[in-house]
Amino acid sequence: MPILSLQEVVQKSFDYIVIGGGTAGLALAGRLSEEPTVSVLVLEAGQANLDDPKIVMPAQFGQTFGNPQYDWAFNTVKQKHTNNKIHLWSRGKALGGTSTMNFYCWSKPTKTDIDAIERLGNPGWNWTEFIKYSRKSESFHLPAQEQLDVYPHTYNPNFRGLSGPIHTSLAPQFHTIDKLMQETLVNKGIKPVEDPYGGDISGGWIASANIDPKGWKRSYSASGYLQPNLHRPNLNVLTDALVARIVFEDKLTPAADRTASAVEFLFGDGSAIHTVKANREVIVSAGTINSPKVLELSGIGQSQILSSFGLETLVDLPGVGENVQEHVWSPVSFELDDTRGVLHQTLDLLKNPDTAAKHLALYAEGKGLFRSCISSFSFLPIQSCDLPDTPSLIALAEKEAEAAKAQGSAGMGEQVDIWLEILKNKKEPDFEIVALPCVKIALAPAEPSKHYFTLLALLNHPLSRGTIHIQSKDPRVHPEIDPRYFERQIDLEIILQEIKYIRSWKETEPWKSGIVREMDPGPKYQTDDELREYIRNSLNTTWHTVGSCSMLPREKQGVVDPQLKVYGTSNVRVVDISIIPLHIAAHTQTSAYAIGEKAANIIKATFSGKN
Ligand SMILES: Cc1cc2nc3c(=O)[nH]c(=O)nc-3n(C[C@H](O)[C@H](O)[C@H](O)COP(=O)(O)OP(=O)(O)OC[C@H]3O[C@@H](n4cnc5c(N)ncnc54)[C@H](O)[C@@H]3O)c2cc1C
Repeated sequence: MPILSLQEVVQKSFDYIVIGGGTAGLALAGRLSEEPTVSVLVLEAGQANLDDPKIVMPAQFGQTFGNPQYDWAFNTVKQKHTNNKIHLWSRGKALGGTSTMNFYCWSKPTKTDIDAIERLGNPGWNWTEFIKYSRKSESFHLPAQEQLDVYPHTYNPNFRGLSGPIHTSLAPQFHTIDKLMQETLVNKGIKPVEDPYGGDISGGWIASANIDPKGWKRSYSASGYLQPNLHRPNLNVLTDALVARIVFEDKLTPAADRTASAVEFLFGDGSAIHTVKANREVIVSAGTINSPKVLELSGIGQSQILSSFGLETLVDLPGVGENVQEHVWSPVSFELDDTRGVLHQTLDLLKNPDTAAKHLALYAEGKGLFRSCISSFSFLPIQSCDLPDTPSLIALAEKEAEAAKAQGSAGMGEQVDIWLEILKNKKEPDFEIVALPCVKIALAPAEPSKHYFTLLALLNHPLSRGTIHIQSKDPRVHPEIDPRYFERQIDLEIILQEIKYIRSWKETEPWKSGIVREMDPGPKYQTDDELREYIRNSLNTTWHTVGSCSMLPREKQGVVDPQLKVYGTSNVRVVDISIIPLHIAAHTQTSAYAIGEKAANIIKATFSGKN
């Protein structure tokens, strides 16, 4: 069935109600509805926005930020360690969720990071399983000869999915800056990775993008899992439906668990509460920020927090909204030398309206800058970078690990042990360098005729832990987000070393002759203390937040078990990246798809024979 009206949903019943038609939610709904005898309803707070050029046309990074038609536009509370800055946390509000606005980077975690999830007490959540489901979500398209002529892209078809709903390809533009960065890395002794989708990502590599080369459009959860399946009579979607809470039966199960019977939601701008009934399960896929909010408004969470808003605690689950972890980065930007015969085609060119119009026309012919993406990456173990400060950094890490264990929750000890193990390991990445093909985010002013690019100095495994909790009973009010950036100094120190490492490239070719000047941090920032201040002032979110509904044993502050079932309930699961208990060295969309795919199999297996 296509997208439904309110009347077709209210007081009706569906076997599965999925709260949130986002990245993982639509992957799950698409797979569950493969079984024709079950009915699936997706309740999505945003609009459909299907085929909207702002969403599907690449190279428009950040175009939908702050626009309520597309973006939740959350704000953090003031961050003490970033000079009291409030950080905007954009998240997609539409069918497709955050896959409507992400930056197309197709990146998979390390085997070690995924196996760590199993080590934390989650049998079946390991690399073998991850890669099985991740490949199921992906259709990789081989690069064209014209692309291979510019850059020798290598790949291993064994690591790629070839028939899944999400199309991935190699973006055709920007190979000049990719080449500059990757060749410099090789000359610095960093190994090129043949294909970064097999669990070993340490080194330099060119990423694929979730762009369908047929039409050069965004491939995302709505285009992959929903639109091709809208003919199914059992796949139902209601947009503009903001879920307020899950309703539970009064009677407990013999195991003393709560059973969800319905979901309450608001529709459009209205304030009336509507109800839809669940026959089998309610699945919360509202993303890392809103999934804990939905649970808390439903009476599941820390009883102290719930009672402070007059909410009855149905399941006392202290882990809800805790263990929040986020990747962060600081920009290091450069002016490129255009005088040596290399014509750099960066996104700065699109600031000129005439050039933008020309490239828009080219896009219609399948050419030009609007097929561009972010392609050049390096994930590096800090110990592989020959930095003189590494021994003192490890000493600080050991000290901070002890403090984090002492002050953290019951489950923090094991997380910290794995974190320290990875930091000390000479092969596992601790930080990431991403080449952004423009100067958009840098602080220094850009000149119109020049070409720039920015390296993001990004932290992969933060030690700081934040929180996300309701701040009102009203479902329309955003939760309070406190990532507690740099509460652990080691997080800032790792970024500091990363910036110093990038600066060390200046005597290495082709960097040496390809760069005119460093714009940010720039010559003003030289000493470690000056650079620390620069990092505090320039810090950005990577929008990869995880952990707010961590999959961990209940006594370790877990929210869901390895079947993704919320503790203390018989039929509520969480299926999105909020379940990741320890952050991974990867951008998070591939994990959201893999979680949605695996959850579908778990749920299908639970009910097999009962359809
Ligand atoms: C700007 C940006 C750039 C990014 N770039 C990349 C990238 O290049 N590569 C990469 O791998 N990752 C990237 N990410 C991260 C990645 O896209 C996300 O981690 C992933 O899409 C999250 O998937 P999810 O299913 O957990 O949540 P979402 O996709 O956010 O899904 C949650 C859904 O629930 C809906 N919802 C929320 N609350 C309610 C409610 N109460 N009632 C009904 N519906 C509700 C939301 O509207 C949304 O549709 C980026 C993220 C952002 C924000």
